[in-house]
Amino acid sequence: MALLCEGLGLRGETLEEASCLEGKLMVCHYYPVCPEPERTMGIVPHTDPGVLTVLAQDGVGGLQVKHTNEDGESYWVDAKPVPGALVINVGDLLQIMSNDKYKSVEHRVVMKSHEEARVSSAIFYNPGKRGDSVFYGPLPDLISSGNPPKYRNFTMSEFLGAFFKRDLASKALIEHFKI
Ligand SMILES: O=C(O)CCC(=O)C(=O)O
Ligand SMILES: [Fe+2]
Repeated sequence: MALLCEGLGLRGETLEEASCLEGKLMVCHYYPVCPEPERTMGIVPHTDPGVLTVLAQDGVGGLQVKHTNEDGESYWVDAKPVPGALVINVGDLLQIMSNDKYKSVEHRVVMKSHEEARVSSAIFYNPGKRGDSVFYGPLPDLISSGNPPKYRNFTMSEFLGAFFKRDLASKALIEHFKI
């Protein structure tokens, strides 16, 4: 988190002070063996809604990240399992708070094996302060006349309400708060 703040030119504590390490949610996924893996999808393309995701995957593989090159062409890249390594995903909230300096990463899970089930576990980091008077949006220290806010401010209950209403596969969540 401190490195991410420094990358924005901010004090290392900024995201922690915004309670971004306080709202943790752990989710475990089990992808059963599939006789025809090429005909199905483990998880459809999506971006994670929160600030940051820390993901541990087993050795089966299947996680893919969308990469867009300089010509605007997009393709899926395997996030190959590396023993002992964790995958860190930037989520929609961090994209909003960084005013688009960091981009939430689109990813999906395809089925790679018809012999082995796959297991992964993710910890989603979200702001812990959820009161109706606590607003989130682009971090004020980043905003200037040369870098106006690209998103409006919102409470976490508004953000989570929008998340649970939308289709997982779309980028509609971030668009919903765009100015
Ligand atoms: O199982 C995985 O590797 C990815 C899971 C995922 O994208 C998620 O939980 O949001
Ligand atoms: Fe995800």
